[in-house]
Amino acid sequence: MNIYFEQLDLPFNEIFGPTTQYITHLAYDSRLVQKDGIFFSIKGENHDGHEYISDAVKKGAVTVVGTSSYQLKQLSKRFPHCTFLVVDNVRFFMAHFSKYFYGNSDDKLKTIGVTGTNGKTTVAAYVRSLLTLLHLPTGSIGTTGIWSSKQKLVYAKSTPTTPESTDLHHIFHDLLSLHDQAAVMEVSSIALDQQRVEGMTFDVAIHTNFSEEHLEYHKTMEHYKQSKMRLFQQAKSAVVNVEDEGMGDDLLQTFTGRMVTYSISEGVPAMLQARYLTTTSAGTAFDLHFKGNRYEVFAPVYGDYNIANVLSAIGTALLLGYHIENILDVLPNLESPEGRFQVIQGPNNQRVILDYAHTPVALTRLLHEVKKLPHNRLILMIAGIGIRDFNKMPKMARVAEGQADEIVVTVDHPGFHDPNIIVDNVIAGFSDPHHPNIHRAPTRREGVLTSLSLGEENDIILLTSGCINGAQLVKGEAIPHSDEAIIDAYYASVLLKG
Ligand SMILES: CC(=O)N[C@H]1[C@@H](OP(=O)(O)OP(=O)(O)OC[C@H]2O[C@@H](n3ccc(=O)[nH]c3=O)[C@H](O)[C@@H]2O)O[C@H](CO)[C@@H](O)[C@@H]1O[C@H](C)C(=O)N[C@@H](C)C(=O)N[C@H](CCC(=O)O)C(=O)O
Ligand SMILES: Nc1ncnc2c1ncn2[C@@H]1O[C@H](COP(=O)(O)OP(=O)(O)OP(=O)(O)O)[C@@H](O)[C@H]1O
Repeated sequence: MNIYFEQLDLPFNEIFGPTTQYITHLAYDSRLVQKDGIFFSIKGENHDGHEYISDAVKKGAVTVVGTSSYQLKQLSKRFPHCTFLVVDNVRFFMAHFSKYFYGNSDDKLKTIGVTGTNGKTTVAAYVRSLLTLLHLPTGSIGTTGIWSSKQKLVYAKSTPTTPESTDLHHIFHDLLSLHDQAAVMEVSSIALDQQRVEGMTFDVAIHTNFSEEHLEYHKTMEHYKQSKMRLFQQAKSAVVNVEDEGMGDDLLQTFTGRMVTYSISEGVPAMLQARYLTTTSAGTAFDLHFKGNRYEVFAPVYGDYNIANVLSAIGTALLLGYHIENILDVLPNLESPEGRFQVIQGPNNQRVILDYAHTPVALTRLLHEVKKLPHNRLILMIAGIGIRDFNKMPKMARVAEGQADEIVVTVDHPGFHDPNIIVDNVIAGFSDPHHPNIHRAPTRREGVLTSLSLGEENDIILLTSGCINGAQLVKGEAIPHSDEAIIDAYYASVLLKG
């Protein structure tokens, strides 16, 4: 694409070298630059991208964006074929340039941003599913990857959750080419702080909740909160959880656009209010109060917090102009994200539940919800995650103790650690580590198989912790792993024998 820098509607302070360039791709990492690229030199935690400008140009960058006037001027003498742009803020410029380069694709889609400490992945999946069911094909972007309305797409991941702006606008462009009409994305506080979504205007911004997290990055809760609040300064309308003490009030007081509020507690009035939540073996039934009417609703999801997540998806559809009756008609077909209270039906009325819960708090909440489901015995698998905090391991056992009929202790992502030491660390948290109902499994594969083999008629087998991204990290290598594939193969062999 030919770029005429002086005609760009984007502010820069100085330009050295040619004022026109033919640019084929965007990069913020010199190692990923190819012929005819533009390189954005960002100052990071460990490096300053300015150090890599020469590398980037040698690899084919024809335009470089940076902040150091002196350095860029000197480099322009060395590389006269290359354009050097001096700007105040590279990330800001990068986001706006990416949007322009990919034809402002985000403006041609309905865009929905989800922020909150918990529930972003789940809400994004519900919104994608609900809007697609309402005939608005919707893609999604977040921790579980990039999805069009039809399938998972393959991209090299630049970040765990919210992609860098160069990648983000590329994805929007691809979603449009695939005929999607909307995109829902998880917007992390870090992404907001790093201006990855700068320049976007979201049709709807969703808030789930706000509690302590990511202090290693934000340092203070106030900085964390203010980062999240930025999403709403870039949104036309908002869906707000009024039950959330962390940030609900701040939004009610400051947001001036159209707003839908939601709550699942009787004492907290909201525009969308769920009452009398009842867990059944197929999902959750509840009464929905909206605009003075009461609707009897069923959603194929489990856990009270997931009904709050469903309400936020309903609120989004309402703000996009859909009628409540049409929304509720399709709700029984709502799809859940992989690995978040994902239920797999086995033979003999056994059910396997996969859930990402990997903190003591999440495990406690999950056990509380799972136990509401009708079942005979509960078989629980917990894991120590080798690449995370070792202090958390015994705490998982403390939370699990006495909560299940059988407990299998296994390992997720051992990294460079001995898996047996990880298992020992978890088991140390039990007051009775030698209890006959505690089983050891030094790999996640063995953990899943042991748990399945303990299952009998009407049992629930709850497999927790996160084997995310389809792999186990072992000694620096990503070894492919899929709980679902192991479960499918196991039950297939059981059926064959039976
Ligand atoms: C902690 C953090 O904010 N990291 C981000 C940061 O990296 P950094 O500060 O370490 O970068 P750096 O190594 O100092 O390098 C500075 C610049 O020089 C470049 N460089 C570096 C070396 C080289 O040879 N050539 C080169 O060009 C780097 O690409 C970078 O642009 O800048 C990079 C891009 O410039 C980001 O991709 C990177 O995100 C990493 C991948 C990351 O893991 N971020 C996490 C913390 C994150 O964003 N998480 C959130 C929330 C997750 C959740 O849901 O909980 C997310 O949205 O994913
Ligand atoms: N609305 C909610 N309120 C409180 N907890 C929730 C809510 N939704 C989900 N959770 C809990 O948080 C866990 C993670 O959910 P989810 O992956 O959707 O959140 P997330 O914000 O995307 O987190 P991550 O970025 O770590 O994936 C779930 O397993 C569940 O235990």
